[in-house]
Amino acid sequence: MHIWVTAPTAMEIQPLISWLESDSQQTGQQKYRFRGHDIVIKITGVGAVATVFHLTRELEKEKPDWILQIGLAGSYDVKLAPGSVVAVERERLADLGAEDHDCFLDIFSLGLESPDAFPFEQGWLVNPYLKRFRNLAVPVVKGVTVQTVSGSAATIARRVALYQPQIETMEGAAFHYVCLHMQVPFMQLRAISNYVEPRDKSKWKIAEALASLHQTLQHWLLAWPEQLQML
Ligand SMILES: O=C(O)c1cccc(C(=O)CC[C@H]2O[C@@H](n3cnc4c(=O)[nH]cnc43)[C@H](O)[C@@H]2O)c1
Repeated sequence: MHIWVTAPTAMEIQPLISWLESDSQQTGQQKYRFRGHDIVIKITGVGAVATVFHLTRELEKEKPDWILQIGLAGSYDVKLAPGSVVAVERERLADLGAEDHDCFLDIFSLGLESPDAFPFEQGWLVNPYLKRFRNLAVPVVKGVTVQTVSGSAATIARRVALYQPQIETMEGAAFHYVCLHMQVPFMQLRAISNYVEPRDKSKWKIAEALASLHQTLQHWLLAWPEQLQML
């Protein structure tokens, strides 16, 4: 199988590179042969714009069997503490729209886009490929994607009231949007580095989140593709 593993930043993917460098054969720049699979590493940048540009440019050249997006995320859910790892089932562009005084109107309520125009389903970007996993062994969650990390009580309350998200990232919806359009099976795997709350960077657990993320990822890659229903 030909698998791409992408991340917004080098920091989020470096533990995988170190592991592959010691446990597999390097076949090119950021390319590894691992237990019969080709694994390619791609760093796609922070935010939706960089993610769409880098992914689309690469997918125009070739299509892998699977693409993973890995990285950090904020948690809206008290049950998803820093260090938890999740798979994202659906995503929403939560800050694409207009402010109307204290309210936020997304592109669907503004009438700029139909909520069911492909690849949206009622405004969500849903991953149809998750059901191919026999046993995910991580919580499956609803994510929102924003270009400014939520850091005030008013913004957080507004996003919760509109979308009831469990996690927040800056790239997830862009990843789902491109993969749905390009018809490539995909999976978004995130580790919680912080609660979404009025900003307090001292509480972020980036090292712990990265350790959990890469433990789960290594476990998956060792079991791949036995844990997939090959439809
Ligand atoms: O403020 C800093 O000094 C700082 C240092 C390292 C990383 C950051 C980030 O903001 C990481 C953003 C990165 O991680 C994802 N992420 C993590 N937590 C959240 C969140 O609460 N809301 C949205 N995105 C989050 C995001 O996908 C970025 O790629 C800051």
